[in-house]
Amino acid sequence: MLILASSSPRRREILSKFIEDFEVVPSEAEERCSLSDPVQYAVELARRKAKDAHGRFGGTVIGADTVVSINGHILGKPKDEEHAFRMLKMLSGRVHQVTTGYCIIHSGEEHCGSVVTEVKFRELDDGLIRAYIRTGEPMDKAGAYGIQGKAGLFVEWIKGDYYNVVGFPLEIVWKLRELGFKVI
Ligand SMILES: Cc1cn([C@H]2C[C@H](O)[C@@H](COP(=O)(O)OP(=O)(O)OP(=O)(O)O)O2)c(=O)[nH]c1=O
Repeated sequence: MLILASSSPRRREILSKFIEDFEVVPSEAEERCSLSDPVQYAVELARRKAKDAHGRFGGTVIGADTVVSINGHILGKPKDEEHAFRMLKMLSGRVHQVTTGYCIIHSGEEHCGSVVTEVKFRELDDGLIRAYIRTGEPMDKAGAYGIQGKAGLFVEWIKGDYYNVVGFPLEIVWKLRELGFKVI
């Protein structure tokens, strides 16, 4: 049995485009981590999520974690609206990285990796940032935005896998295929 260890509806939706049969379980792993490198941080959290679910249910388990970073500085999920405002101000007019770490535990082995997508935001004025925050969209998302929603408007360009920004790089699907799962 294939298990997605995630409470993110976006991850479930992306995986379901490619794989028919899987279960979803919310991960109970600790989400705080002292690593400061975005790749190491995202992979470590993905590994914890996968291990936690694997310990409880067995099977083949996928864990993933997405972080937004700018100049090597990690922006997690906003704690409140002011925090979201500061993050979006920081991203305005600049290029940032979205990194998703993933870990697949299969037949007792860990297959971990990470994917980075670069995103350039247009200049955002304070009124637009405030209006966006009022939609509630930023609050459960790394970097305080969702590219799949209204923040799609903020993007000048993107380099790399779009699905990675939403939280589920398609490299995971290719890895699953290598491990023998039927995709498409
Ligand atoms: C940048 C960005 C992030 N996100 C989301 C993806 C992730 O769900 C979230 C980052 O938080 P994560 O901790 O990676 O994931 P999660 O807590 O939502 O789910 P779980 O740990 O149970 O798997 O931000 C978007 O949906 N769109 C975006 O454009």
